[in-house]
Amino acid sequence: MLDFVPVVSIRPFMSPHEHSDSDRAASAATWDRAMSEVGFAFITGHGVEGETVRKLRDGFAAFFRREAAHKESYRHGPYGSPLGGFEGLGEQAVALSTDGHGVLNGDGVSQTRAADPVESYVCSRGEPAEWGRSLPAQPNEFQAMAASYHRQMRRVLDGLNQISAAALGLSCTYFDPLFSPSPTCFVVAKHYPPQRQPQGGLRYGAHTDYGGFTVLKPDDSDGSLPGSGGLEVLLKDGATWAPVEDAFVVNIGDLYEDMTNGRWMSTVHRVRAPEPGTEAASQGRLSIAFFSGPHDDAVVETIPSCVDCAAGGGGVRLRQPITAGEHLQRKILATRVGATVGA
Ligand SMILES: O=C(O)CCC(=O)C(=O)O
Ligand SMILES: [Fe+2]
Repeated sequence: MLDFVPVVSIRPFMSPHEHSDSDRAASAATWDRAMSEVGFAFITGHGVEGETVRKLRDGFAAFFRREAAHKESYRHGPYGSPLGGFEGLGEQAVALSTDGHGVLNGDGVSQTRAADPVESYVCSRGEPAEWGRSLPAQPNEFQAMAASYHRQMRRVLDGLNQISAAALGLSCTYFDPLFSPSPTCFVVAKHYPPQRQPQGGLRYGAHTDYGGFTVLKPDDSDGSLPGSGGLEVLLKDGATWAPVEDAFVVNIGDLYEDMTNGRWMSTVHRVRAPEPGTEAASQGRLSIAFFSGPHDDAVVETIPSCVDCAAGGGGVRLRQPITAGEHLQRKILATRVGATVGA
């Protein structure tokens, strides 16, 4: 069993003309192992411009520094609505979304299910070209950069679907119908304010992601200072939490675990809070996630060749077919603080 988050180059799929079939086979084999044994990987060769990431981060940081009234003016309705928008502190408890995906053992189960100390901004779903028309515009602080970032992430998503198809022995267009006419994709920034009170514990509860691939840019400070906390991944032994440092990190969500009948893992992860009194505790933390998944009406069902795989359900289909939109709404609703869970 791998006991760390592996690094995979997706370059042979992003720049196919510069690479041979054997380069692609080697990358796909590493990807298969990463997704089967950890459910997380660092990716290189993704082609995303460092400058875009830096400017987007600065823009989101500026937005979260603004006064409450400015942030509130970008609240566009309930969390999870296609319009996206701002969500304030104390409104979600992500650990409430756990539903049998991933494994939760050890200290994972003893976590409180209290609200996470996080505020967030969800960029509107849909193509950036629509953001200013049918959907409310994003705040000026990051509007242009978010659109550019979204377009670059869409390319990365194509590369991830291709490496995945190769890893599973499927045709390179296998996933296309699920993502056509357009995938469900959105950029989300999460801001964890400085911890003024001695607090410790978690900044974001243990959970699995809901849909397809998440491409995450954690905070630069994750794991860099003693006691600084940050993103942690629960390994297959169900007891060890491996830290994830600054990089693009990709993980699969529940729908890919279901499609592969458990061959690939939708892995439990959380954000550990810094140790009380440390320098890290006096600083905020900002992460940027690109969540992707099949379009809302796509029916997600087990890939036929995965039904019999020994690493998964071993001949039994573990999940019933479900539309991607219904699954996503069910998970999002479960996280609402004060809402009736399972209603
Ligand atoms: O803030 C982070 O680094 C991770 C957040 C996360 O896991 C999520 O948004 O699903
Ligand atoms: Fe997550």
